[in-house]
Amino acid sequence: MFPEANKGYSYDDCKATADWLLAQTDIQPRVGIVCGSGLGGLAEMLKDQVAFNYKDIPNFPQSTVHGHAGRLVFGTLKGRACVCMQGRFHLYEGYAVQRITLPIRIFKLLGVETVILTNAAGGLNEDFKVGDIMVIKDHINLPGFAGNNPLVGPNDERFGVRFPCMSDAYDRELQQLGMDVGQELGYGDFLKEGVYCALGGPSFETIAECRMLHKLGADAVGMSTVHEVVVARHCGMRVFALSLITNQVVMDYDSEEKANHEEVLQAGKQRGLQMEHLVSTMVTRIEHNNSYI
Ligand SMILES: O=P(O)(O)O[C@H]1O[C@H](CO)[C@@H](O)[C@H]1O
Ligand code: HPA
Repeated sequence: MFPEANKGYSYDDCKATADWLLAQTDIQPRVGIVCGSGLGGLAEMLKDQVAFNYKDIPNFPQSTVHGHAGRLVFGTLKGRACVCMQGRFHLYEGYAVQRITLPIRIFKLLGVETVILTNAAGGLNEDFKVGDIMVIKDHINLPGFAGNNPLVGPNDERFGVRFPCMSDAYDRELQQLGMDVGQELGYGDFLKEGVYCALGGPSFETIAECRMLHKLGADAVGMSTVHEVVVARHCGMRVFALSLITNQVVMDYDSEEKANHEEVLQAGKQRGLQMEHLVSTMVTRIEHNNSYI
């Protein structure tokens, strides 16, 4: 079905990679973090780091996108054991969707219970500004509509059921915690909630596409995250996700604005520290509240 380099991975393949990693670190992470474009600074906050380049990890794809370092970092964040993907994989890099989500299954086999994802996204909601942080409350998986869902193929019940529910994809308690922590940190002016829509990329959206996505109920648009969320939920991990609004999408034919990746990375530099602070504080709160972990 897929060329060999793009095949989906079996339970045993995932287990072999997880065991390979566990043999080289004493850190047993309960929280797994995926860093979006230009948002990899979070990995640098981890203490007692044990880091692996993706190219050295059996079965791992390679990062090919600027702003995605390509390292898996184990460590502790305010005393809590974490594993952090400093860079993710995207459909447009040419990998099969089953392959770009492999690290999420490896998170599961490492013992991760909660997955925190960040991404850079274009703002569709007129009330959003560049620099806003959006707590994701739901998603629209457009590649999934076209059959490009990471769970396509034989289902291994050791990961999860054939037909997983997605109406509770984003954990409501964690969303509330995220909003509360954001308010406490003084981020109220730029903290939003909304629906994230993923497209395949790598071309940015046309004006007509942006207008359509907005009408469909999406608040932000990007090219990632939803595949990872589907796989995380399939295998029973809880999910919390944040979008950094790095640009306003173009919805007007008179506009001279043009979306570009440099602008996306630049916005990450400007708001990166606050994103890192929000995520690290969340991690601490998850630890302190047994109802969350
Ligand atoms: O979703 P992340 O990985 O943050 O990256 C976002 O930024 C890139 C476009 O600038 C796209 O890959 C889009 O998905
Ligand atoms: N569209 C799609 N992906 C993105 C955008 C965008 O406007 N900004 C950052 N990632």
